Amino acid sequence: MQPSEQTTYEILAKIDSPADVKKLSLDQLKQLADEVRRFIIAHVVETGGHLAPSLGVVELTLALHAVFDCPNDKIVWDVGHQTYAHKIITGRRDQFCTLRQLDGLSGFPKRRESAYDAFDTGHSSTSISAALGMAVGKRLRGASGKVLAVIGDGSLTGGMAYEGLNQAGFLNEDLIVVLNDNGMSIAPNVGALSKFVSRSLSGGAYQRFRKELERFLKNMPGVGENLVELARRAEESFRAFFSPSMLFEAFRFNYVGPVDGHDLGRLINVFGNVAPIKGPHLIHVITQKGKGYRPAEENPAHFHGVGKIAQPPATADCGLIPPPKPKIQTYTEVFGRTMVQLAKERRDIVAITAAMPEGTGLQSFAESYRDRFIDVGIAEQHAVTFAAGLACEGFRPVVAIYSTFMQRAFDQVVHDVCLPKLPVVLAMDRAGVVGEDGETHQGLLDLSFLRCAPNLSIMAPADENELRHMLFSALDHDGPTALRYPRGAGLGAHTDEPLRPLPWGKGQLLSDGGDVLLVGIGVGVELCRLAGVMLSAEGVSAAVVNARFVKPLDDELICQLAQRCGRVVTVEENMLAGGFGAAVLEALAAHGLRPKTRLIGVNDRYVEHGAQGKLRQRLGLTPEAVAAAARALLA
Ligand SMILES: Cc1ncc(C[n+]2csc(CCOP(=O)(O)OP(=O)(O)O)c2C)c(N)n1
Ligand SMILES: CC(=O)[C@@H](O)[C@H](O)COP(=O)(O)O
Ligand SMILES: [Mg+2]
Repeated sequence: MQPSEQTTYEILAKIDSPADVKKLSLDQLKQLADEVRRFIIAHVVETGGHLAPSLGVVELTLALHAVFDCPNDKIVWDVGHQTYAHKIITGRRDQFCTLRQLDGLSGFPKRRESAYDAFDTGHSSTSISAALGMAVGKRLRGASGKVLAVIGDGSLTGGMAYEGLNQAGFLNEDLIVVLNDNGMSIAPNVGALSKFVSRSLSGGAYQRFRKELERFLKNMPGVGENLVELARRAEESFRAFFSPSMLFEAFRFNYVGPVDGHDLGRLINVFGNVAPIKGPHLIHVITQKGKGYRPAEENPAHFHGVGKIAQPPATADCGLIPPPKPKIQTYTEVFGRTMVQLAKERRDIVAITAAMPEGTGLQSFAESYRDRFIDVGIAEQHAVTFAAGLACEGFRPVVAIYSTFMQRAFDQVVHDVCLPKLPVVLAMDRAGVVGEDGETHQGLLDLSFLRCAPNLSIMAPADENELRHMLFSALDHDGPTALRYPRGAGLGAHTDEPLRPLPWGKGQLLSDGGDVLLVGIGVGVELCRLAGVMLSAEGVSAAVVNARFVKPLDDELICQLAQRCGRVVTVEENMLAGGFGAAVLEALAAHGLRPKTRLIGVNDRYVEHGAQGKLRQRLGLTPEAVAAAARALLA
C-alpha cells in the first residue's frame, strides 16, 4: 500500500491476515468496514468487477473472520463473486489492483491463490455440498475446525443447494450455513421459496395492526396488561410458525435469525454463540446489496457486475457518468432485439432465463411480453425441462442460458429435449472466450458436450446479423437447436431485412481458392477471412468457408474444397476435443480424404481470467495464427 494511502486506510493498512482482524475492538472493526468499503469502490471503478455483491457483505466478512479461525476453519463462498473483502483482509490487499486482470488476482476464490480460499467457486449453489464434504472429511479424519457455507438468496434458488441441505440435515453434520439474504439475485430474486424465506413480519401493515391491537387491549379495564402479555405470546408463536425457520428446520437445521447483516456487534455475537454448538445451523443474515455506495444501493442489478467505470466518482455519493456505449451492437443486444421482433409475429414464442434477464438481453422482451417471459431463478436444469414441457404444448421456447451455465443442464438437454426431438431453441450467449470471469465462466465446452447429442442441430453466427437469421431459422426448424454466440460487440455488420431461413446444414463459401481451405465457425470465420487476405498478399490462394453449422455439418462443401486444396485449417473458440475441428476431421475421414490439417482452438486446458483480446492472443485465436498455420501446411 502506498504511503499516501496509509492515512486514508489507517486500520486496513495494518491488516495482513485475519489474525490482525481478531485483535480489533468493535469500534475499530466498524472503521475497518468503512475503509474496506472505500477501498473496494476505489479499485473496482478502475478494474471492473462484482461491486454490489461485495459491498453487501463487508460486515459479514469481517465478523466471520473475527470469530472463526481460518484457514483451519473453512469458509466456502457460494458463487464467490462477493469475496473482495475476504481477499483484501486475507493478505491480498496490495494485489487487489490487479483484480480480474491477466495473471492478476481472480475475481473468485481460488485455492491456488490463498489457503483462505477453501473452495473454487463461480457457478452457483455448490457451496453447501462442498462445505458438507469438508465437514464429513474433517469428521472422518478426526480433524478440528468448523466449516461454513455462505450462500446468497439467489443461489438458494439452485436445486443443488437443497441436495446439500438435505444430506447435511440427515447426517446431522457439524455445518454452518450463512444465508446472505439481500432480496436480489442479479435481478430481483424470484421463486416461492425466496418469497417465503425473505418475507418478514415487520411489514408496515402488520406493525400498524400490532400497535392498534396493543392500544385496544391496554385500554381494557382490569385485564388489559394480561391480555397484552397473552397477545405477545401469541405473536411469538405466530412468528415462529410463519418465520423462514420452519423451512430450514424441516431440513433439521437449527435456524437462527434473521440477523442484521450490517450490525457487526450482533453478527459477532451470533457467530460466537453458534460456533461451539454441534450439528447443522442456518444463520439467516439480512444485507443490502451495494451497501455504502448510493448508485449501487439504488440499482443493485446494474452494479451486480460492472466494467471499468469511465468517470470514477470523487465520492461514493455522486452519480455515475456511464461509460460511452459501444457504437457496435453486442450479440446480446441483437439477440434481445430479434426476440422482440419475432415475438410480435409469433405468439408461440416463449423466452426463458435462469436469473439473468439483463445478461441475456431479454429485458425488453420481458417488458413487452410479460406473459411469455419466464425467469426460473438460478435453475438451469429446470429451465431446460420446463421448456420441453412448453414445447409439448405447441410453444416454441427459447432458453437463454450462458454457454458455461448450460453445462449444468446437459442431461436435461439430452434426455428431455433431444431424445424426444422437441423444438426447443437453446440460445447460448457468452460462448467462447468470455474474459475476466476466468476458468469457471469461459464458454469453451458447449460444442463438445452438445455435438454428441443425436437430433440436436448446432449453429454459430459469423456476425451479429447472421445471428438474427439463425434465430429465425431455428424457430422454424422441426427439432431442437443450439445457437451459440460470443460475449461482446459484433463486427458492425449491416442488419438486413427481412429475416430469412438459412439453408439448413449448409455452409457459405466466402472466397474461393485452391491452395488451402480455411474453415471457421462463429468468431473463427472472421479470423479465417482476415488470414485469407494476408495469405493472398503472399500469393497464396485460400478458400474461406463460414461453416455456419457444426451439426449437421456441410460435408459436401468442406470435403469438395478439402479434396481440391489438400490442406485444411479449422478455427473455433471451443475446446478442440470433440469440437468443430473434430467434426471436420470425422467428415473428411468418412469421405476417405486425408488432407494435411491444422486445428485451431483451445487445446485441453482451462482458460484463466483476463481481457478477452489478451486471452485470444495467448490462445492463438488470431488471424496471424491462422495464416501461420496455413503457411506451415504449405511448407
Ligand atoms: C449456475 C449459475 N447460474 C448463473 C450464475 C450467474 N450468477 C452469478 S451471481 C448470480 C446471482 C446470485 O445471487 P445471490 O446468490 O443472491 O448473491 P448476491 O449477488 O445477491 O450476493 C447469478 C445468477 C452462476 N454464477 N451460476
Ligand atoms: C458471477 C456471475 O456468474 C455473473 O455475474 C457473471 O459474471 C455475469 O457475466 P456477464 O458479466 O458476462 O453477464
Ligand atoms: Mg442475493
